[in-house]
Amino acid sequence: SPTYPKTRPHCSACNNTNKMPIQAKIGPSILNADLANLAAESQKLLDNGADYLHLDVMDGEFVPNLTFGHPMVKCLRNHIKEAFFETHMMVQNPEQWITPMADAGVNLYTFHVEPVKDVCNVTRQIQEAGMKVGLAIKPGTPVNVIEKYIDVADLVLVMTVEPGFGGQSFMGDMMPKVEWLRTNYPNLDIEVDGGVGPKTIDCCAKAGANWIVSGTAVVGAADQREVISELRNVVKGYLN
Ligand SMILES: O=C(CO)[C@H](O)[C@H](O)COP(=O)(O)O
Ligand SMILES: [Fe+2]
Repeated sequence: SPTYPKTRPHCSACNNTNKMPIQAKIGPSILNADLANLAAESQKLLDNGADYLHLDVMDGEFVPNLTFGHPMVKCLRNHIKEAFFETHMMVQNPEQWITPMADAGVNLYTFHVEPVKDVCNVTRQIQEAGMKVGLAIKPGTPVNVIEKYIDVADLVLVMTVEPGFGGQSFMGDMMPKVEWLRTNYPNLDIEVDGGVGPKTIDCCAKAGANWIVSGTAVVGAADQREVISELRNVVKGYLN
């Protein structure tokens, strides 16, 4: 298996050479959970070992589905004070929701670059609002589209299904994108999302993904703790 450097390279922005090594993080997607019972479902996932919550925001325009927006995220934050919240912004105009999502207590704002004209302008606004930046690409988007922005990103999300719906089949042919990113950016946080679970985790981890979104496979599991722990252990196995 490939070995990855344990420390991040010299960071010119903060002059800090002692950054944390990359870690395995498991973030359940609550898309297919009981959304009418979101706080309890989320708390259960956290109690079962989730490292963060992956909140799928859809606007019915960028994707043919609707979920929820910042009012819901803000209510969830009132119930869950400590957890790390990522919003996966499947929206046509990600710039529009930066301030309300920051106000709702979001930690990581991951947006799709496909509809955005000035990606750097959006990343700058996210950082100024106090959130970390995630850059997401759909299955049809080549990885080189985001290459020039990686230095300003905290994480890159490689979609392994067509965004819009939970419960779809994992697209293994996205793994070359993950491998390319890991080879060229040994310390980058690389996230995969869509159809990831115990059956597909090895492929993702081997390619170099270290942030793992898993919806159906975790939420629907008889033993959530066991599945989360299994996913994390597989990723850890490739990091060490
Ligand atoms: O962004 C998404 C869909 O657009 C979801 O995060 C993703 O589909 C997770 O659900 P599952 O693990 O069931 O595929
Ligand atoms: Fe997602």
